[in-house]
This record gives sequence, structure tokens and C-alpha cells, in this order.
Amino acid sequence: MTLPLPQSDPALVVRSTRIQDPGDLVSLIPDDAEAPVSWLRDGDGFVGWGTAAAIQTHGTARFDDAERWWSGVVRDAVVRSEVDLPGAGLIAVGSFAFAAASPAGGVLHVPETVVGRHHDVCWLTTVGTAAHLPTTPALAAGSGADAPVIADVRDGALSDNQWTEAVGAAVERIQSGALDKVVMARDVVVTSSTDIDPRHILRNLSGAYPNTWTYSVDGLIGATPEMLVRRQKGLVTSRVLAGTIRRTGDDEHDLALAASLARSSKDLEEHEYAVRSVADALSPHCSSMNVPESPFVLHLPNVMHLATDVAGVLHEDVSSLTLAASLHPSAAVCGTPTLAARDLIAELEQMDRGRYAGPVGWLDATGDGEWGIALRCGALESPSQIRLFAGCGIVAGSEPAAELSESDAKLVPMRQALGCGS
Ligand SMILES: C=C(O[C@H]1C=CC=C(C(=O)O)[C@@H]1O)C(=O)O
Repeated sequence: MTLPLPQSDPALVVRSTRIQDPGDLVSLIPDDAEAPVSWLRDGDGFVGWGTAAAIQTHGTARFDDAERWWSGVVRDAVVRSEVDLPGAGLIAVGSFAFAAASPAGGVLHVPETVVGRHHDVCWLTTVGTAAHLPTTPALAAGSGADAPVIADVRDGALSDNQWTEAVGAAVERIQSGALDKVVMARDVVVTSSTDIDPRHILRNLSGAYPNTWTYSVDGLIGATPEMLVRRQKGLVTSRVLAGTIRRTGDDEHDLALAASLARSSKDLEEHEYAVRSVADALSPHCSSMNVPESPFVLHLPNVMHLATDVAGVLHEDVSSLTLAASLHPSAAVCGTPTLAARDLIAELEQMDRGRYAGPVGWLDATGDGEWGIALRCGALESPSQIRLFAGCGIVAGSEPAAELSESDAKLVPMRQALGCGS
């Protein structure tokens, strides 16, 4: 049975206008901004704040319910946009829990104000209702966000030793033939004696990791190098990552490491499962696809990854959010086979991943949008406490101690952004 679309009462009135380049976007988020959001890469993207409309969803229906709500919002909205660029006009920003059972569920959020940039074109979007027409805010660089004063950094669900043992148990399970790959994650809790200002983290992440997507949605803040799915005018692309090596800071040595990563059978195996899971999930929606035969090495300041850019031509009108839902969870964050890996994660990790490793991103009124995988991130649990997450793909040849060190390397962006070590 198809239920009628929910009323998006009252209908939204949306206006996007071209503006002069306002400079650094993160600085524009006001000091007292309610619900700040961001999606930035190499200076492009957008920031936003205020809530024009929002929905919280739960359980296995978390994607479908959000999609249905969004269809209603789009159907009723009155949109006037002088800018036809990704992120302009009516958009919703969202993030979704890794596991259906997580209380974190999903959220889609339409900011009241969005300031965006695409190459050299900048715009301002304001969203209101017929009763409260959008007003044009004065855009000004704020007073700047203070760094948190870190008081404590402690293990989350498992200590380093316990997590290493859990990885060992996962390797045994894989060697017994129960599954091929599982991604094991851990958490670290950082407490500050002052409030943690998301703008401080965003500024540090976007400055230090320009070729990642720096995001902030509903208290989930991070910089992901992995694009689960981008849909733009009938084309879909996905950047699949799996297989990692820590950088040393010595360029010559790092180049040698990159070459060894590209030849490592353990990492290539880990990568192949992830590419296959994405290609298999995308192919029913595409009339043609390009899946490169071998990965390239993506260089980030902290680590290098095996990476494959998958592309396809859509043959049906499915939104970027529906595509993200059908790709989730890819073997870059879950494993192969998916169900066996998901059960092993629930058994061994002993934590709720929340929205870590779930889709995070945005979509517009046409369904185009970008959904990354929420990696290299933290979830604000209170104004002064944030839980960081990192995980590693485990295959038969994985060594638990090396995986612990790899997970430490993946925590570096957030730890450095918070000012609590490397
Ligand atoms: C699960 C994470 O990374 C994934 C993405 C890239 C490389 C990965 C790896 O080599 O294990 C992971 O699959 C994480 O950063 O928490």
C-alpha cells in the first residue's frame, strides 16, 4: 500500500540569489547559529544554519521515510532560483545511522540560510514560508571560533587491547570461512572543559584536508574522503576506498609505501570487495557503467588509500538519497557477505556506531545530490563531549596490531582538529 505523501505544512518559499564572493564560508556561520550545517571541498560547497523544516526518522524505514517526507516538501515548495548549480535552490542536508537498530536513526534538515560557492559563483539561499517570507541576512565573518580546551581523551566501548582481541576474533572467523571481510570500528571519547565549537573543527578539517568532503550535520562533524554516491544530471559517480597505509611525512618514503600499497594482495583483496559491493548495488539503476580494473592511490595528509572511481549512466529517476540507501552499507564499512559482516560487527564491536559509517550529504529538489560515507568524524554527545570513530577492513591476512595502528591514523584528522594530539 502506498501512503499519501505527508503534508509539508506550511509550504516552503525558497529564494536563491547570486552574491559577491563572501570569502571563507565557515566564518559566515554566526556565533549563535542554530543547527549549523556544512558540506565543503576545496573551498566549494556550502554552509547553512537555522531550521526551515526537518524530519527525524528511525529503523529500517529511516531512508524511505525521509525520502517520502522530502517528496512532499518538494511538491509543495515555491522555489525561485537565479542559480543553477549543485547545492543552489531548495536543498536538504542529512545523515543516517549505520545500523537500522541505532537510536540515531536519520535526519533530513532544510536550513533557513545557505551560502554556497561553485568555482567562482557564489549564492545565498533563504527559506521561509508564505506567513514568514525569507529575509536576507547580513553576511559577515564572525568573531571566530575558539579552540576547545581538552580535558580528557579516553577509550570508548573497548580498550586498545580489547579491540585488538576483537579484531583477532574477526580474523579467526574469516579464516574459518564464515565470511570474507568485515570492517571493525572503535570509538574514542574526547571531553573539553569548554563548549566544542563545530566551526573550529570545520575550519581545521577543511584547511588540512582540502580534497575531502568536510561536513557538519546535526552534531556529526568530519572530513570524509569517500563519496558513496553523487548524482548529477543523470550521471552517478562513487569513489570507493578500502586498503590503507599510514603516511610517514617523508615524501620519498611515502612514494615507496604507495607503490607497496598498490601491490599489497591483502589491501587489493580488501579493496575488491568494496568495489564489487558498490558496482553490484549501482548496476540495477544504470544503463552503462565504468568500473576501472585497478585502483589508484589516493594521497591524504595522514594516510593513503586504494581508490576506485566508479561511474554510471542512470536509466531511471531515482534520487541520490535512494541510491545512497541502496548502496549502504558498502563493503568499505561493513563487509562481505553484508549480512554476515553486519552480524559480526554487532557481536564484536560492542558499541553503537550511531551515524558514523552511514550516508551523510545533501539532495536537491530534482533528487541530485552528494552522499559521502561519514568517516573521519565525531558525534557531539553534549556541548563539551564528542565521540570519535575509526574502522579498518579486516580480511584473512590482517594483523590485529597493524589494524590498531591504522585506526589510530584514521583518528588523526579529528584529533588534530580538536587539538588533542596526532
Ligand atoms: C572505515 C573506515 O575507512 C574505510 C575507508 C577507507 C579505507 C578503509 C580501510 O582501509 O580499512 C575502510 O574501509 C574509517 O575511516 O573509519
